[in-house]
Amino acid sequence: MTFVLGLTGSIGMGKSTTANFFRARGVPVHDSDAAVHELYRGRAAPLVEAAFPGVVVDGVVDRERLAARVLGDAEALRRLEAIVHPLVAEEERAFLERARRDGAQLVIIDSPLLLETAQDGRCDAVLVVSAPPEVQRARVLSRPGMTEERFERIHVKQMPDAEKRRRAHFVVDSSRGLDAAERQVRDILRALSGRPGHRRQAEAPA
Ligand SMILES: CC(C)(COP(=O)(O)OP(=O)(O)OC[C@H]1O[C@@H](n2cnc3c(N)ncnc32)[C@H](O)[C@@H]1O)[C@@H](O)C(=O)NCCC(=O)NCCS
Ligand SMILES: Nc1ncnc2c1ncn2[C@@H]1O[C@H](COP(=O)(O)OP(=O)(O)OP(=O)(O)O)[C@@H](O)[C@H]1O
Repeated sequence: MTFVLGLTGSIGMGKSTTANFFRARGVPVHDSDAAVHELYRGRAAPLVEAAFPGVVVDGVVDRERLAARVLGDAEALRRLEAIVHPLVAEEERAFLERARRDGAQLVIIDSPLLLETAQDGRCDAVLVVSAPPEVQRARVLSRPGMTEERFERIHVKQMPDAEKRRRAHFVVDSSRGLDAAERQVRDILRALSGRPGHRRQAEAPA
């Protein structure tokens, strides 16, 4: 049986970094943000262009142009999500089928909207990556092209971090450095070892 661990966290909390610690230990990871980026270079491009004319350049969705059209416009973002989320869900299903066929003991679904879109119903346990708000803000604002306004527009679309942590079986605090986060990942793997396939049996580490 394959144990499916959902990994989530709000913007800039350290999902990708934490997912990489699992990857480095041989755990297969499905990364929803990366899947979206790949889809924008391929089969999603004509669909997104039809809904938001002018956002595709040389056959590829220009994420800056698209962000300008959907962030801050709730109806537009909903339309975009209605195009993109079913395609991501398809890729995720194919990933899980492959993992089960290959006999993987543990896999990670890394998705920023795991709880917002009730994907956690398809997971055996949920890991939330978290950091204090000032750390999150500083990390996100240090990204090229990011502004306070853009950060706020994304932030308000996400479930509050405290609520995410409340729903988690495991929490990784990414504000204590890379070594500390790697140790937390090791502890989670230890807690899960011997339990693959047992739904909802993971416990938060002490
Ligand atoms: C708005 C877009 C164009 C901005 O692109 P950009 O390259 O700047 O960001 P990227 O895709 O890498 O996402 C970064 C982070 O933004 C946040 N975010 C992205 N989409 C959403 C959303 N629909 N709702 C809330 N937060 C979101 C997440 O924390 C994510 O980790 C892009 O995020 C997008 O197309 N979003 C809609 C698709 C979606 O819902 N993706 C989320 C995972 S399926
Ligand atoms: N444990 C950690 N210790 C120190 N810095 C970290 C840690 N985890 C993440 N970071 C830093 O925080 C920033 C955001 O991390 P990361 O890209 O992993 O977040 P994310 O949640 O995947 O972001 P997004 O929501 O945009 O997809 C990066 O600069 C990364 O180096």
